Amino acid sequence: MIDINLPLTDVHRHLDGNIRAQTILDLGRQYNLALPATTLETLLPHVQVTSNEPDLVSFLSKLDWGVKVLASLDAVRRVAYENIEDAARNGLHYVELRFSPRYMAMTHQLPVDGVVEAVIAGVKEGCRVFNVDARLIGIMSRTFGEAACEEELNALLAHRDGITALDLAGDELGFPGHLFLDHFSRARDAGWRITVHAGEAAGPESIWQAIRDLGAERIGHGVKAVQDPALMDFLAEKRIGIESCLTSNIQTSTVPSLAQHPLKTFLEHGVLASINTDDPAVQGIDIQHEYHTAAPAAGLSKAQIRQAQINGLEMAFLTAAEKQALFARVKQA
Ligand SMILES: O=c1[nH]cnc2c1ncn2[C@@H]1O[C@H](CO)[C@@H](O)[C@H]1O
Ligand SMILES: [Zn+2]
Repeated sequence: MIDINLPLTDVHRHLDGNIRAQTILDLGRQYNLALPATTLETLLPHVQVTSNEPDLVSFLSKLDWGVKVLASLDAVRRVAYENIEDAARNGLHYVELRFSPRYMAMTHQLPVDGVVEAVIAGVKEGCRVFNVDARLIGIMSRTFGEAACEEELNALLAHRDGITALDLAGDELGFPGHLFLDHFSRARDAGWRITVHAGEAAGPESIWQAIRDLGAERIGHGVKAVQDPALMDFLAEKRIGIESCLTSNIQTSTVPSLAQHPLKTFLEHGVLASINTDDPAVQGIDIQHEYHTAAPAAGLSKAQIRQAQINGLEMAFLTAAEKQALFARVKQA
């Protein structure tokens, strides 16, 4: 189902939602931290979704153990490096990894800008060793409010050249996009690209808001767009990228079943939608599963799956020349 002559991308993947369970155990031992279990088997239910969660916020609590073991900047660098190793193992040629530095820094009061620096260093080293192309997207975790997001943004801006884009993630219903106008204005001034989690927990108005007021060129999830025909037309016409994450949307109870997932409708409507993972370690899946199992279960034809793969490259936050180079590298291999 994956076209091996085309680059395989994942443009919606949380680095801090993709910390290996084994690494959580290792770091827990290394730093003498109390974990809820001492073996991989017994730890898994605490750090991985085992059955669908009732809503987004319950799902998000599953990410907490991953960041609670980040007791040093070395630990941060390790999980960043392992993210690239995992991307390579999963056959990805290009990944956009997003992370919330304040969320990662929180438990052990690490310096937030130090976390940004450590993530950049770990990813850079991983890319060199594993021959993967990556870009980093800074996340503001909206769940902690506007002031916390400002602190997070400042830390990201301190390393602006190592960051490609800004995102807003977390509790969409509790912290709507209009609270973050100033934050995104500063991000656009810094020359960053913009993507926003919208239309996942909230409705289509949240997607309109992200595009019109925050400057989003891409939308994370955007599942609720199907409720608004004018928005569907607008997305298709303006080539706004929709970063679909099939299994994630089931596990957060955003969509009741894969058969009812709107990705197929997006593609039929000419919307620039792609297949991505979200939080692979927490979800217990990876990109191969999303292409080979989830996408067919969502009713996508082979041609639609191939289109989604092409769309992933088109919506990537790369220049036209960088996309060409990626394409050429895969063709030669
Ligand atoms: O599916 C999702 N929807 C919204 N926010 C998410 C999702 N997955 C992770 N995060 C949020 O992203 C930050 C860590 O990168 C955290 O704020 C986490 O809650
Ligand atoms: Zn996400």
